[in-house]
Amino acid sequence: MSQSIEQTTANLEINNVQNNHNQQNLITEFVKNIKNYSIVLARSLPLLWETAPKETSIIIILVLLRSCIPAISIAINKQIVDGISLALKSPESANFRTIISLVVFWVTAIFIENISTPWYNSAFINLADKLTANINIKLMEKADTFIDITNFENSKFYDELELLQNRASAEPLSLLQGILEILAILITLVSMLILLSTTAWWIPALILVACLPQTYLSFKLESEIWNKIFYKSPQSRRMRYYSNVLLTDTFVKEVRLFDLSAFFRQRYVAAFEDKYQMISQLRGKQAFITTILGILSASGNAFSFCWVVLQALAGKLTAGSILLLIQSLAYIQENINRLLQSSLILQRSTLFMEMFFRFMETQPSMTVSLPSKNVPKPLQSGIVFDNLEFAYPDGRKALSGISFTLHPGETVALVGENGAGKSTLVKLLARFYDPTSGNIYIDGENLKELDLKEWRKQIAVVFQDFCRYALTIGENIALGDTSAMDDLERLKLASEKSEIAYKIEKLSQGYSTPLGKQFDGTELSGGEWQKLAIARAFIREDDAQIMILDEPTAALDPRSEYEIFNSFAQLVRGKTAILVTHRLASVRLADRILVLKAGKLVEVGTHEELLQKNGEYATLWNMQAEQYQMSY
Ligand SMILES: Nc1ncnc2c1ncn2[C@@H]1O[C@H](COP(=O)(O)OP(=O)(O)OP(=O)(O)O)[C@@H](O)[C@H]1O
Repeated sequence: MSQSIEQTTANLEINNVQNNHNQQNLITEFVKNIKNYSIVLARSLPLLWETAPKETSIIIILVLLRSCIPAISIAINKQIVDGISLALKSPESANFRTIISLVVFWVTAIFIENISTPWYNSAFINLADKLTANINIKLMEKADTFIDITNFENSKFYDELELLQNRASAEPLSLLQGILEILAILITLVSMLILLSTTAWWIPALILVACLPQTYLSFKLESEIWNKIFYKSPQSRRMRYYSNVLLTDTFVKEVRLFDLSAFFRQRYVAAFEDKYQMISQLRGKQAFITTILGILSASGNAFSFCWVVLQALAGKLTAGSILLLIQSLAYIQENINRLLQSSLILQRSTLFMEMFFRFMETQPSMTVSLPSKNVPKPLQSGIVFDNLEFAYPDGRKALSGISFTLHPGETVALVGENGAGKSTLVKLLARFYDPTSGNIYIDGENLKELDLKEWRKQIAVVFQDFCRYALTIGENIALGDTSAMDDLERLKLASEKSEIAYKIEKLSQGYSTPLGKQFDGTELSGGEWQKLAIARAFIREDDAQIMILDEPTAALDPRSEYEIFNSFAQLVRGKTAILVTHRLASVRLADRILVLKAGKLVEVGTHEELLQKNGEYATLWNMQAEQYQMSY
């Protein structure tokens, strides 16, 4: 028995320690959260100022002015009512001049409030629009500092970026709304406090303190809902993906052909239901806690109201003071409710801004060693791939033990089966990634130490997954070298080399023809788009020392392919070139052929040498020869 008492005492002590610990945790968390939000807000305000100083000044002045109006008009009301009471009791001692001046003041206050409203709204909307644009510009500028593409392949990073971009038009507006509302409410509450300081200063203080737990806990729960469920849950990401499949043109053909709409809608609904279950639990918890704490907050108000009535019954208050107290109580209660609403709005947008500032501080995974070295031009000894190993950020190994030298002026063809690592090698040469081990040397200089922007100017690449810009034909070509944007001669030359000039000349708007469905432009065939992408690479031939075509002819007909390769052969004369292709008939124009297999370099030689060797290349060649009944 004594043992169980000891045990109970010990348990009680443990419980006490735990309770103290929990309370400490709650307080630490509260302080931490408040600190966090204050930091985010302190960083957001200069952003407003930087975005639009004129609108910000107008808004701040008007908020300050308008928020004092309730307290001023209540004070005037009190004076008017007391003045009128006195005039009714003893007309001889009435001061009608003061009453008239007060009425004029009151009317002026109402006029100020009404006249300022349209100006306030217009400044608010202008500021919100400018803020949205500024945040988007900052996101684009920041994204440009990620010189590699690793971050864009990291789902967490990409997801946050997408969310920032999607919410950039809504959240800054809420941030502004939240900040201004809370500023206005606090000014109103403080002015009420000042107003009541002679009669009952403790009323606003009591009501404010009574509502703080409710505000804080709603705030905290909303943060949980927002953070865990709206933004970051896998269900939300899946929902976005499923709706994208059905609502964007990327998937439109297969969705119709395979009748996939119901399938993706079901997936969407399942993800939503999963998410909704979690949200409704949290919302229920939020409603319960808010109700309990709402009772506390309302009790503060009820107590104050009873006090006013008792004081009035005891004859301790003038008619004006009763009016002042009752009006103040109504205002305070209304503002406290608004405070709760606004703090929720502000809390969401603060989380958005927190995410935005975190994104702005993200360090690129690849850096350029400074001071960077000049890119050797023209190439003397060539490009050395020294024992390259590469695994993608997800751990998938794509290349191993790759060593070879690309001599200046040499054209090499990279061949190999799907997934052999050909495009990966091109990506490493463009320094979209750094090798996991091993190095690439350009005339003896490590690629990592070269000026990366300059290096990329030296390379003209047509990627397998080239881009189709919703711009004009001329702009689509000139993106390869923006200095050629208005140079029709250069545009024509590049399009002749890529076998697209004949098509452009047939169009009534020629090089000014807008392309792409987004802005009602003309649509081209897959092969024509590909030729434009090739023209884009060809237009930078004057500057680029290295030409790379990564599977450039997949969508081309045999005649175009033959002509483009002829053009390529002429174009790359004297330049260093890499040609990645599955069409082995084309690789014969290369000086050397490199055969990749499962990430390894398995054969190197000329077409004839490799056929004689009768290895991997010969197998691939014979398979294609059989298929196309080629004779050689
Ligand atoms: N972004 C990526 N993240 C992870 N793995 C990747 C990525 N890109 C390619 N891989 C993997 O790396 C390997 C090599 O791919 P790569 O695109 O270099 O092959 P390839 O020889 O160009 O193929 P293809 O002839 O089909 O274009 C493949 O196994 C592929 O799955």
